[in-house]
Amino acid sequence: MASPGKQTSKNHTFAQSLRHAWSGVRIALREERNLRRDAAGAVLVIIAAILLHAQRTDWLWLAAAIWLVIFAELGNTLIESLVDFVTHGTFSPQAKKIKDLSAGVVLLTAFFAVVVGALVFVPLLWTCLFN
Ligand SMILES: Nc1ncnc2c1ncn2[C@@H]1O[C@H](COP(=O)(O)OP(=O)(O)OP(=O)(O)O)[C@@H](O)[C@H]1O
Repeated sequence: MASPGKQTSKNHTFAQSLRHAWSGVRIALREERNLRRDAAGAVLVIIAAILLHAQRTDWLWLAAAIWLVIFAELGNTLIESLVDFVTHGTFSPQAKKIKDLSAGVVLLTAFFAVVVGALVFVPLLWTCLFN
């Protein structure tokens, strides 16, 4: 049987699965500067939405945009780690293609978040400044 820190068998309880999943999120936050930047951006967006009295629909769009960006960034981290695990840091055109495709997904998701942010915050700021 493997020692507790070197488990390779399936998780036996929900608590065990949760512990390992949460450990994955903590690793990503510790090692990925981009993810920390996205999380900080999400906090700022939430504070701005509270201050500008965002409505229910605004919150839904903002939540979707924030969640998509964080999801894409986590997926990108996963793919980068897999590629590094397979290539051991050796240059490979296929590895470059996979990593660049993955980064492209993050870029498009970030673009969506910027559009959502503009559509939500411009009217809110307008109301706040001119009403
Ligand atoms: N093994 C490899 N073979 C070929 N190109 C690679 C390899 N590893 C990384 N690259 C190239 O270097 C770029 C940056 O690598 P990597 O994604 O690991 O760094 P990063 O700074 O974590 O990226 P990101 O800013 O997207 O999180 C990749 O997008 C890819 O173009």
